[in-house]
Parts: sequence; C-alpha cells; structure tokens
Amino acid sequence: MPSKDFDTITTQPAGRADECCLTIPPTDWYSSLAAAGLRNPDVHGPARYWLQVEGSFTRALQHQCLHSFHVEVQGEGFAVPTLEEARHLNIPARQRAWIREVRLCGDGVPWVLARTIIPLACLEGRGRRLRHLGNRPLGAYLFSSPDWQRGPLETGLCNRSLDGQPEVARRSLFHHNDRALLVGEYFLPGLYR
Ligand SMILES: C=C(O[C@@H]1C=C(C(=O)O)C=C[C@H]1O)C(=O)O
Repeated sequence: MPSKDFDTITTQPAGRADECCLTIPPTDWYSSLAAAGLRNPDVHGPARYWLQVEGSFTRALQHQCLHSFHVEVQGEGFAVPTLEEARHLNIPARQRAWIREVRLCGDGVPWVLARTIIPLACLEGRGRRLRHLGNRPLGAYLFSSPDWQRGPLETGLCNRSLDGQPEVARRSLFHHNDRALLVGEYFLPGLYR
C-alpha cells in the first residue's frame, strides 16, 4: 500500500465529506492497455482515452475543464516507497524518496489521484525544485524541461475498489540520464463517467 508515513507532511484542509476518504488503492500493473483489457475489459470503455493520453496529462485535464483546474497536495515528504515501487525504480529497498500525493481537480471536482516517487538522485541540482512544487503541477516542470523523457505507459487495475474510488490507473517512469522518477495517476469516476 502507498505509505502515509511521511516524515514531513503538508496537508490541505479536508474537502467535502464525501471526498474526504479518497485513497490510492493497491493496484496490479500491466505492461499495456491490451494486457489489462484481458483481465478487465472496462479499460476499453470511457476511461480508455485517458489511459492513453500522450504528453502532459495536466494539459489534457485543463482542456477538459469548463472553468478551472487545480492541484491539491494531499501529502508530500520523505518516506519509504513500497517494495514494488523501489524495484520498479531500481533503487534500494527501504531507501527514502520524496513522495508526493495530490488530487487533480477539474471545475472543483477531484478527477485524478496522483502519486509520484522521486528518488534522492532526482533531487540534486535543478531537481531541488521538485521538493517545492506545492500546488503547481509536476507536469509543468517535467514537460517544460527537455531533460525528462517519459517511458512506456502501464495500465493499472485497482483492487478492492469501492464506489467513488479509483478503479483504473496509469503510470510511467520519467527518465533524466540515469535518473528516474515514477508517476502514477489513478482515475476517479468523475473524470470519465
Ligand atoms: C506528470 C504530469 O503531472 C501531473 C501532475 C502531478 C502533480 O502535480 O503531482 C502528478 C501527476 C500528473 O498527472 C503530467 O501533467 O503529465
């Protein structure tokens, strides 16, 4: 399970009561949409477009908004990634990383929960800025810099999904030379229903 045990944590005031319990669920990851579709054909439904968006996801969400887009930081700080995340990033198990969890909201409604794992090596030099994004979207940083290249998109099927919680997700590594960070985006039903 994604860790809530941040050493330092920045929290936002709670949203509406029905939004207070949105959490990032344990997720099974597949190397392609087609592979995930064999297990759950729902990925070929209305969420499909969002699972495949190329370029900045923030930008695509902004286009979908009628009025406004904003990022709400749920927590960020140094914490230990899950074992699976550490393996995926090829960093030592139990090594702390900067972990950022946010809600991406369109027209005031949470559309996406995002969890980003930023290993220590990515925080050096210009990467220092990654600790000070606050409510500015990470995508604006990653896509304004030619340094960062996105790897292939994986498709996620969320486990033990309850009503209103994410059911599908996507994630990818972003590479800068030999450094990489991991961005996961978990779709809330408000995005595509
Ligand atoms: C990676 C991007 O950044 C978005 C913004 C995030 C943030 O601010 O933490 C997290 C995930 C994203 O969807 C993007 O826009 O593509």
